[in-house]
Amino acid sequence: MTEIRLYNTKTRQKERFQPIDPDNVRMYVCGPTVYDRAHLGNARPVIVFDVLYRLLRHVYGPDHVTYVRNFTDVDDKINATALARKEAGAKGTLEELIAERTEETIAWYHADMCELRTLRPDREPRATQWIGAMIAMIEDLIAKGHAYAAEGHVLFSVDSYRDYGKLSGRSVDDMIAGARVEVAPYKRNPMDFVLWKPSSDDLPGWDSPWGRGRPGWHIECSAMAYELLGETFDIHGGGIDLQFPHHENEIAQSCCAHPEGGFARFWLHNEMLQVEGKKMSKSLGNFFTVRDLLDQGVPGEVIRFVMLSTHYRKPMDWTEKKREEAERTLRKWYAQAATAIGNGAPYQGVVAALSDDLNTAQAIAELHQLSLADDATTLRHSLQFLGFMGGDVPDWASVPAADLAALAERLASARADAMATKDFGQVDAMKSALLAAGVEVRMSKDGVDLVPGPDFDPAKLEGLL
Ligand SMILES: Nc1ncnc2c1ncn2[C@@H]1O[C@H](COP(=O)(O)OP(=O)(O)OP(=O)(O)O)[C@@H](O)[C@H]1O
Ligand SMILES: [Zn+2]
Repeated sequence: MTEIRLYNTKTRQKERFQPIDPDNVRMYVCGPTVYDRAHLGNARPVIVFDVLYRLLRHVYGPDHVTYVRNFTDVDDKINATALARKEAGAKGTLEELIAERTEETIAWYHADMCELRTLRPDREPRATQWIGAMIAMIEDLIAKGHAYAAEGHVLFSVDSYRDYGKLSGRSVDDMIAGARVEVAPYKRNPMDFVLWKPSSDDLPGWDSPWGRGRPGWHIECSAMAYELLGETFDIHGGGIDLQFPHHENEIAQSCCAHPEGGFARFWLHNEMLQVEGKKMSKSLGNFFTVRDLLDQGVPGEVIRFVMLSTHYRKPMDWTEKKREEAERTLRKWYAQAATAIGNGAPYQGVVAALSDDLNTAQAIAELHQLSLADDATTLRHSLQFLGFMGGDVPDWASVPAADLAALAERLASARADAMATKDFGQVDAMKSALLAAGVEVRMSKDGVDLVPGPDFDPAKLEGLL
């Protein structure tokens, strides 16, 4: 069996991955807060963990992996967006407007992520559907002395958990010094964080032992991961921006509620997609959405390819140059892979590259080698393994067959003329232009055949048409 090695943020080293139960490998990834279109940065973890999901399915079997990614649909940002709509005159109660907003955003999210050729996780729990589980977990934490109720709030007591800060390698004192913690009179320690907070009448709320209120963000993931994956599971993922405080808090809650479990064994974090050295983020306003790019005509597969060309633990930028390069490479590979015949398997070198802490850049280097070796069948299966080229060659990358046929006819007639005039200048010029575009020219008595080769670049044909 393929040995997978993954960098575990918890131990700060690459470790051999051995699932708790190879019949059910379990992974949880923090999903989006659904109040707006996903920006390109949000797409990075989706693509990264999609590659890991595909690798796990390849190694352990598609029916032996459970991938859970949540939707955070309880959040003050969602409430604020709905409130703004209401103030702008939208019809309906605030609750209806909130539901409308989240439904719409989830549908956009699915459509956009599908364009990036990412698989839907096995379960996509919505926080609003698991409130009961969150309340039960909070009650349990209070009973075990890890949380306390105060003024309608419930807070997690960080002093009650010795390992608090271990994931991010910080002490509680460092955190207080470095973080913008919300100081509140009812907190025993300024780092104590909210498990439950009261809701005013105009905000969404649920009845609880502490009055009408709503859960804090961190408890959502702990409760849903427990309900769907159990007290211990294999992998927990998300962006590195979530390592502290979100993941630190998830660990504290889950390990205190279920000390025998130990929560996630491997913690994987993707680095940030940046814009001029800064994290792409909604709050900084330096973002563009996946949909913006798709609307500009950038194929989802090209976005996927650009993302995979940088290792997930390195920061990266989106550039026009990377887009062009990705598009050119994929066109070439698709033309080549389209000629594949029969069944095959992904190239072992590609599987090995991914098994080495998802070395997608190396996997792409391996694909270049397959392309050079003109191994169309292995190239096709390796591309599919990486999530490219689901079925036929997509329109944007397909060879314009009609164009090639027209060129073949023109070349044939130019050749007929040249036979009479003995001036082969135009024929030679056309042939060299075709060769430069990566098209193989086969001339015989019966006619002219133009065959796109591995370096075929349709853009270079434009001058000829
Ligand atoms: N620039 C980025 N690069 C890579 N991953 C990111 C980036 N920004 C957010 N993420 C990841 O996207 C996922 C969804 O996060 P979430 O919906 O909370 O984003 P957000 O907080 O609304 O975005 P923002 O940080 O722009 O406000 C998380 O796993 C998060 O780590
Ligand atoms: Zn989470």
